[in-house]
Amino acid sequence: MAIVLGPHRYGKAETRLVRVTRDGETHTLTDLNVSIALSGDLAATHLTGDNSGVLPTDTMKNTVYAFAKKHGVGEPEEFALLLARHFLKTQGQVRAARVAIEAYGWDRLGPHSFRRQGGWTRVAEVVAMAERAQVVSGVTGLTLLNSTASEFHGFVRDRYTTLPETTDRILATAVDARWRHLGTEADWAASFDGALHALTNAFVNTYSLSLQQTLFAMGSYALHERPEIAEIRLALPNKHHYLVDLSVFDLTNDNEVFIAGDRPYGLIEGTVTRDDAPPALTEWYL
Ligand SMILES: O=c1[nH]c(=O)c2[nH]c(=O)[nH]c2[nH]1
Repeated sequence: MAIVLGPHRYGKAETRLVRVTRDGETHTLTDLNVSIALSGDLAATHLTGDNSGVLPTDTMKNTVYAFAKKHGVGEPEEFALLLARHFLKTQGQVRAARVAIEAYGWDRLGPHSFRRQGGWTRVAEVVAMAERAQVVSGVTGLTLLNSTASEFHGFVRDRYTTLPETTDRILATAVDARWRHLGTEADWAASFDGALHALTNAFVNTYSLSLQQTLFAMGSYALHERPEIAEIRLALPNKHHYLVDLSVFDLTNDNEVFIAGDRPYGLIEGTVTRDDAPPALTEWYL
């Protein structure tokens, strides 16, 4: 029996970068959280402490800030591609460079004043390898609610089932989605906006018999609307809303007063793919 080192990677996680672009009096703001992970011929440092192939994670952080100054940031997918390709090209021992970015939105209040957007966060993840790169975009924390047009019935019942069937309920979720692009060239801003609108519109316009059905409708519509996307993964927590029993107060409750449940919650997860989509370059995760 031998004990061996399994898969490993390393890098600087969560480098927080705020880039102000000063276009005269009017400024623009980009607010990112950048995580870098390199893998390749890096076993020696684990096995013997030989650091000759180890680019310090501190250098990775510095590169993020230097590149933000030198090249600007642009769209998160662009910046992730720039960084990932840089580490791949300049570090011979690196075979895959992964750069994941969370982008926080700010609304303009004036030429140099902004208000942080409360809701969702845009995400981008690039893996660059010798032959090609893979771009995944996504959104997390996009909270949506339909106050009707949702039913749930016809499900399995066993001796522990107490859930009543319903033909009118609140359907709410906080969308966590990632989608894999077919290529590495796109109008990233338009692509993201289009995908976000498709997901949102599908949620709004689907008369839902289950959150599972809504998930497939959202994924399908995003693929239908965005030909540049190969595959989309969705994780949809079912943010349950429980009808309050007001009969003890001699009051009716015709789907008007709810307890917003916190936990536990149902979690519906699924992938929607084009059947002719080329395989992923490397595994990617929601
Ligand atoms: O849309 C739903 N899907 C389920 O699988 C489920 N399970 C449950 O208790 N409520 C719901 N709602």
